[in-house]
Amino acid sequence: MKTLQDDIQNEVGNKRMVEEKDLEKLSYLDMVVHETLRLYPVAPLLLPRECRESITIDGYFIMEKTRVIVNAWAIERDSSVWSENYEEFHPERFIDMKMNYEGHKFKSIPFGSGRRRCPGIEMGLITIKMVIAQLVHCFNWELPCNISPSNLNMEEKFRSLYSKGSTLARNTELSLDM
Ligand code: HEM
Repeated sequence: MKTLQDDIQNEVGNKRMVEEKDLEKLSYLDMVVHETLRLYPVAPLLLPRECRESITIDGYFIMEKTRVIVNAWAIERDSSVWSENYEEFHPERFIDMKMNYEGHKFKSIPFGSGRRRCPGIEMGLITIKMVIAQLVHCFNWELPCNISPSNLNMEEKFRSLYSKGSTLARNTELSLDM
């Protein structure tokens, strides 16, 4: 959080709030958002597809009309791509990685890919960045009762594909391992 606060402080100072025009200069904020979406994709299984024709990909035969579900959550935690520390929140891994979510880079696909990928990418990114930037610019955050970050349980809650819109949530029943 300190690195992000310093980044914002350097660009924006403390005489005004963060504005949308500042976002393009906040490179560490970019990395924080990429890393957050990598570890906690909002829609971990994207939206289901139906295969239009029978096809063999990588030795796997997929029959026409098969329902195909892409596990973006697993792709974004693949140790052969993200190294052995793939479970750690480490925004710096994006330092030399030019990310865009236009659907050609398959390492991290929090907005999906192809014709049916999310049409709200820009709006989604700007909204998340503005919220995070303002929260850390205006406040210092800490866990209550001297709880250390390593004791915060970040386990996710499984929600069925069709019940709650297939979005990822934190398991708040287990929020603190005390
Ligand atoms: C951080 C914010 C957001 C994330 C992570 C996100 C993620 C996604 C994902 C993963 C999909 C499925 C793509 C696929 O299966 O390939 C999707 C679809 C969609 N999203 Fe978003 N989204 C976000 C914000 C928005 C916003 C702000 C809007 C509209 C203003 C929006 C509108 C849609 C629509 C309409 C679809 C369905 C597209 C289709 O089926 O053709 N999303 N989104």
